[in-house]
Amino acid sequence: MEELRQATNNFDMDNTIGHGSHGTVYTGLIKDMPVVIKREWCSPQPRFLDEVSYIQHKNLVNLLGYCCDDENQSLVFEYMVNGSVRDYLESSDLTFKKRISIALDAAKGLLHLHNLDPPVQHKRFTASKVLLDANLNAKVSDGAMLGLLQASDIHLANPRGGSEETIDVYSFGLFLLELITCQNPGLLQSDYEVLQWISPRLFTNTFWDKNIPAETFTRPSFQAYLIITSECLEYPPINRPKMDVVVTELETIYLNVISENHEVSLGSELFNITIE
Ligand SMILES: Nc1ncnc2c1ncn2[C@@H]1O[C@H](COP(=O)(O)OP(=O)(O)OP(=O)(O)O)[C@@H](O)[C@H]1O
Repeated sequence: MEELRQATNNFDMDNTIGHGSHGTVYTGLIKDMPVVIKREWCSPQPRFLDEVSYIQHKNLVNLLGYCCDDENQSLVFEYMVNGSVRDYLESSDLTFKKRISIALDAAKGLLHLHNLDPPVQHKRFTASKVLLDANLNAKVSDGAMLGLLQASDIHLANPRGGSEETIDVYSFGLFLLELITCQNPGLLQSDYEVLQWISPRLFTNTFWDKNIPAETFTRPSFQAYLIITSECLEYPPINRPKMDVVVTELETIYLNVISENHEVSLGSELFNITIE
């Protein structure tokens, strides 16, 4: 704990980079390495590290250490210098290709969690849980953490398969929407509101983020992107694809975007997609 106090100048407000519902997020240097320290006000879970330290993947934000005192537990993560996709989208003109690459990275991170034995569901996947490194590679944060911090049993927190997996896929569909609209559909209260939000935009010029350079779009790729998005948002949930299918689809779209080099005029086509 002393090392963390030194790294954050005794958890000084100047070292704060964010606030989540579970606590405050600080930056600091440990042995000259920039790190992020999440100080959470939950009951300490001594076996926490044992359970999550084995979850490592290049598309998950790595947990580097853990420490708990009487009131707080501090989680040390690698520092993702470009912050969350939600914040980054506000101030960027990312190409369509780059947005797909970010989606693909995030999908691979979620797929890794779902493929664990027993499977782990993220449960609170949003654009603020996808973080970007210096090269805009994306990693999913809080992979297995939230369930473990909230529940006392990993197996109860993360049951095999079942509906929770489809909730992650639904959340991923909302994330895909946010990536190309720069708007946060997660703020909408119900699935009905999400549908009401999407439908008129799909058939007008107001759907996509105007910061996406137009020449980076091609109609087939954009249409394929909307199709996989709509599949993730399907009802009933059983109809939603598994994350391995989502990864495969996004890989195909990504390769097609690389190979297509003709321009399309945005807004000149109506996309025949229905989301039910
Ligand atoms: N490893 C990290 N590297 C860089 N920035 C980070 C890192 N982890 C978190 N952040 C920043 O801190 C903010 C808060 O993160 P946190 O995960 O605590 O909350 P949240 O996802 O915004 O909300 P909540 O957890 O309540 O749903 C993030 O939006 C991000 O900007």
